[in-house]
Amino acid sequence: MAKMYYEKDCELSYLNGKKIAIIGYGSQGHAHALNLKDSGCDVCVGLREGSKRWSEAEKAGLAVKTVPEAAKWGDIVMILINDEVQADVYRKDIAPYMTEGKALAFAHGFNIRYQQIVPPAGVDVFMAAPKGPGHTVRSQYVAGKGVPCLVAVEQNATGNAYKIALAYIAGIGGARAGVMETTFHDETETDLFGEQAVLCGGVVDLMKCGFETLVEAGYEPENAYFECIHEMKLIIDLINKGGVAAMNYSISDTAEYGEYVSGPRVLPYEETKKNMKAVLADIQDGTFAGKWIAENKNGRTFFNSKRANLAKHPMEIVGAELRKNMIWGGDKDLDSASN
Ligand SMILES: NC(=O)C1=CN([C@@H]2O[C@H](COP(=O)(O)OP(=O)(O)OC[C@H]3O[C@@H](n4cnc5c(N)ncnc54)[C@H](OP(=O)(O)O)[C@@H]3O)[C@@H](O)[C@H]2O)C=CC1
Ligand SMILES: CC(=O)[C@](C)(O)C(=O)O
Ligand SMILES: [Mg+2]
Ligand SMILES: [Mg+2]
Repeated sequence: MAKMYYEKDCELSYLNGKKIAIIGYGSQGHAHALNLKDSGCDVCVGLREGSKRWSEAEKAGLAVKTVPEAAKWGDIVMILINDEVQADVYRKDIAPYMTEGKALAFAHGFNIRYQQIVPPAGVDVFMAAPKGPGHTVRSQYVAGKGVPCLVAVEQNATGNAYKIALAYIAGIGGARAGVMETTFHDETETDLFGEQAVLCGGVVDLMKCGFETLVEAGYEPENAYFECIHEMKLIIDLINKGGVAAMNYSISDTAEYGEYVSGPRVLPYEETKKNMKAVLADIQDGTFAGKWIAENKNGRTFFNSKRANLAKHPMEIVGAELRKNMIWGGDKDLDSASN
């Protein structure tokens, strides 16, 4: 069984007197910075000069510095910028300030696991990895809940790295939901696998395929959107609350029967598992990481063309239109730091 921690196992006091620099103010950055501030911690945000998020962070009541200033100021330096730029920014703007006794922190292990960043021996290196999107890390915290987190320590130079990491996770609300102890190695591989095979890659292709099947058969795109995309979250919320049993309790027996007879038809189990194992193997042997690093060196042509094509897909266009008219305003509050 994995070792789990909850609020009672975390002592927020390990952050007393510690200055926490949050580098980046995107999905995770805004959530960590605001949650820690609301938990009473001494926080500042590090951004590049000219960043459009500078005034947004200040408006939310946070002190903002340039990345090197923040790295110099912080006792704990949490890197929440894109994985693919972390190594360059670290070398130039952060490494010079990682003096003995400080802590370097991550929300995902990519750069440590694939040796893009090699921290000096005298610093603690820990991970506080929420198992959920940053905007949800913030909204759950505000609602008095939290997103489960993984904790890992790569270097325990001070001897207190676990205590500090657990305090940090309590500060962002993760210990309200549960913290699982792991390693940078395992977090990186499971996180990449989950997002590629199931959460993002798998789910988006499943919804897109369902949407296209209905539209190609002549049904209205609005109907296909409600059925295959909007309702996905409503169904998943039930599983999130009470497992598949809660979903099956709430759906009709007709739906449950369909689940058993048609699920295996659309997702041929053994073949899909074989494909998933191949995806996992590419993550484990560094093939995926190498491709992603190369894609960034080569101007992201594949990535950008995929993103542009998706934006033109009818499921995105009809969805945006429908969400606009939903009474809670659909997309408009997604990027607000007050989420
Ligand atoms: N997205 C998520 O929910 C999750 C992410 N993670 C991990 O968290 C980390 C952050 O990801 P995420 O929150 O998605 O990132 P985002 O893309 O949402 O935010 C990136 C931030 O980094 C800044 N940034 C980008 N490039 C530079 C640069 N060259 N110099 C300085 N600042 C830069 C951006 O600044 P600017 O505002 O100037 O553009 C922005 O504030 C990653 O390690 C990711 O794997 C882990 C769990 C979930
Ligand atoms: C939101 C999250 O957990 C992901 C999918 O792993 C990520 O954004 O990298
Ligand atoms: Mg993840
Ligand atoms: Mg991830």
